[in-house]
Amino acid sequence: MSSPPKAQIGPSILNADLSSLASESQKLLNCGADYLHLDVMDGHFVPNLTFGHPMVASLRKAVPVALFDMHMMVSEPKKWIQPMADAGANQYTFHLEALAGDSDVKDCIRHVKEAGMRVGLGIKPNTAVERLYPFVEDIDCALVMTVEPGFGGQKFMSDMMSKVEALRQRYRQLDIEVDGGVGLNTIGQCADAGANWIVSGTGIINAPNPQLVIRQMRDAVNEAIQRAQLER
Ligand SMILES: O=C(CO)[C@H](O)[C@H](O)COP(=O)(O)O
Ligand SMILES: [Fe+2]
Repeated sequence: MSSPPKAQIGPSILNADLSSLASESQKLLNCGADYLHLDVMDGHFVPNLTFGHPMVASLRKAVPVALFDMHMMVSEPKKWIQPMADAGANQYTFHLEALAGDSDVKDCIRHVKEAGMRVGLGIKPNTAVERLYPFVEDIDCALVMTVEPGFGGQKFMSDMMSKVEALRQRYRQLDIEVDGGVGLNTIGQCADAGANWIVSGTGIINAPNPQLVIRQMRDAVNEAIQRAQLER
């Protein structure tokens, strides 16, 4: 019998003190984070600008082991695949909306795999979940945005949970990631809908006890996974 998806909690460092990124990242890992979610924004795909592969390469030197989940909010996702792989990225999640047609998406997926990374494919709030279906067999993780991408600290969009439910009903083994406004007050909705890769920025970074928040998020996801297993 295939094993159920695993609960993975990945803080987004977007709102961390980027002048001390390595120590902030290590602190989050010491608090029990399963991976680091690194938000790459190019100022075109989203109206904000963050960092690129040189920063990732420096961070990888300081943080040699952790899984780096690259959230590529960029207009040309193909362009950055090899630089990010060379920099030490492990998962490369690009947006469906950044590419014109299905063949471009499949081509991008293939290049990410050839570069040795896990493939994530993301959809923005206004994109229907059905647009992911033609690609799900080829990807490792589907990202359902629960805010309009571009900034941390926004309000969670509960109406995106129907997309997570639809994916989980169709794909029992798929890693489903949620990202945007996720905190202790919204993790229950995400877990019940079937998400198992949880990105949280301000919900963890601003918490007085990030270790407790990470543990409580993971517990919520594991309890939901167990309930779903019992209901089958
Ligand atoms: O992709 C993102 C924004 O586009 C960030 O990952 C997301 O916003 C995380 O921060 P928060 O949990 O504070 O919303
Ligand atoms: Fe993100």
